Amino acid sequence: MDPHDQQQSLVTRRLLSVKNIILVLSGKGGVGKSSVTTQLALSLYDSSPTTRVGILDVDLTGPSIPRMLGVNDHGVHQSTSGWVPVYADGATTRFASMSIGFLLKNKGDSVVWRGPKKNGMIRQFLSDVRWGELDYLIIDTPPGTSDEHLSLMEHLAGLHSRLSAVVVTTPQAVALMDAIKCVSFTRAVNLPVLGVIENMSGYVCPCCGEISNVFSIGGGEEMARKENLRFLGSLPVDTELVGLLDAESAVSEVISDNQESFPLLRRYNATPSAKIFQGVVKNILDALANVTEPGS
Ligand SMILES: Nc1ncnc2c1ncn2[C@@H]1O[C@H](COP(=O)(O)OP(=O)(O)OP(=O)(O)O)[C@@H](O)[C@H]1O
Repeated sequence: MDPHDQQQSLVTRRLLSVKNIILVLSGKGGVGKSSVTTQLALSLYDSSPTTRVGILDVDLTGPSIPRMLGVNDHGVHQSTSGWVPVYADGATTRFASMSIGFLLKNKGDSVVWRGPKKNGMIRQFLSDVRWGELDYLIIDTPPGTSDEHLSLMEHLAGLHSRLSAVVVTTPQAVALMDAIKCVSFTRAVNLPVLGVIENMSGYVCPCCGEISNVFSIGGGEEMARKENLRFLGSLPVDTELVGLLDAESAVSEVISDNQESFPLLRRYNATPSAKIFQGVVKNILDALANVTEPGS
């Protein structure tokens, strides 16, 4: 076997116990990929007491998953059977995560790597992490379509039947244009798209909970219709969500709360976004049950 096939078969063997692999894509940066990844993982985890999820953060130059999960200060350790992921739900170990952020000694360090080094890191994330049995592995990707996306498609080629993607966009025209490019990438690499999520669509008033339309809305839905893709739902701008996923103080509060195994989940479920996201998850599960090849 040549080294390339050997590497691919290592990944396939490692991930055979993962039922679904979902890539989260966006054309533009900052549209909410990492927060959608986090919300998707939390909602799926919460969908049953036995569901096991993993998040793989392949946004190598801007990893935000450790911070969003409140495990920014954690590191990864090596066992004889591979890297042990960081379990954001503590002892329950049904919520695994892996990110380059866990490997950096100084969390503020920047990662400036060329394609081959990034490719090697992604291959290691896929073949050397002890993911174990997972119902869903959600992969947070960098914006656009870059080396990281090509590496993923190459290494995951042996698991094509378990692979799908969701596309996140904001309603603004520039983001939509880039989201269309991203859809065209999925067609080029034959990656089935479960649908489109429109993020930051309207604003939830922190006082009364009413949703108002500050910017334009509906662009993501329109784009999904034009591209013949399922529209998975709209997520409004939610200040409570930002408070939970972004704020340093909220994160340390989460870490110090030892009363529950997974306080982040309880806090997330108290945000307006959690209820709205349930509809998105329902649509994603429906789409997963009917995965079709792109463009069909
Ligand atoms: N629905 C939302 N309501 C409020 N804030 C949001 C929402 N979605 C995302 N954000 C905030 O917007 C910022 C960017 O989100 P996020 O990091 O998820 O985007 P991204 O697309 O992953 O960015 P990057 O391109 O840098 O990887 C974060 O501060 C996040 O908390």
